[in-house]
Amino acid sequence: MLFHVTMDVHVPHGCDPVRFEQLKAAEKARFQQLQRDGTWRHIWRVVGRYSNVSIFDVEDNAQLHDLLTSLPLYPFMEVKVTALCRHPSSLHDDDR
Ligand SMILES: O=C(O)CC1=CCC(=O)O1
Repeated sequence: MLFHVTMDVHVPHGCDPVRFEQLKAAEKARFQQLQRDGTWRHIWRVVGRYSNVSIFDVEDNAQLHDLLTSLPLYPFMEVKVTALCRHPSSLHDDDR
């Protein structure tokens, strides 16, 4: 199942910058592992914002929920999820 996910990252005032850099490094490592697995299919930066738009390919809603809530930066994220299905006119056979 494919999902479009928007993640807006909100860094709280007074957050320890060293701790936050550690969380960012942990987030990057987790992201790159999920990208290698094919679970986190795509990511784009939203221009001008500390925000990304991503496409996830997971078994079900519960897997996406567990994945998102286990991300190191999750406590600082506002997450919006949109379920996707294949468009009947699509020429691509990997968009399901
Ligand atoms: O930088 C972000 O938008 C948050 C994030 C998601 C994956 C990653 O490496 O950083």
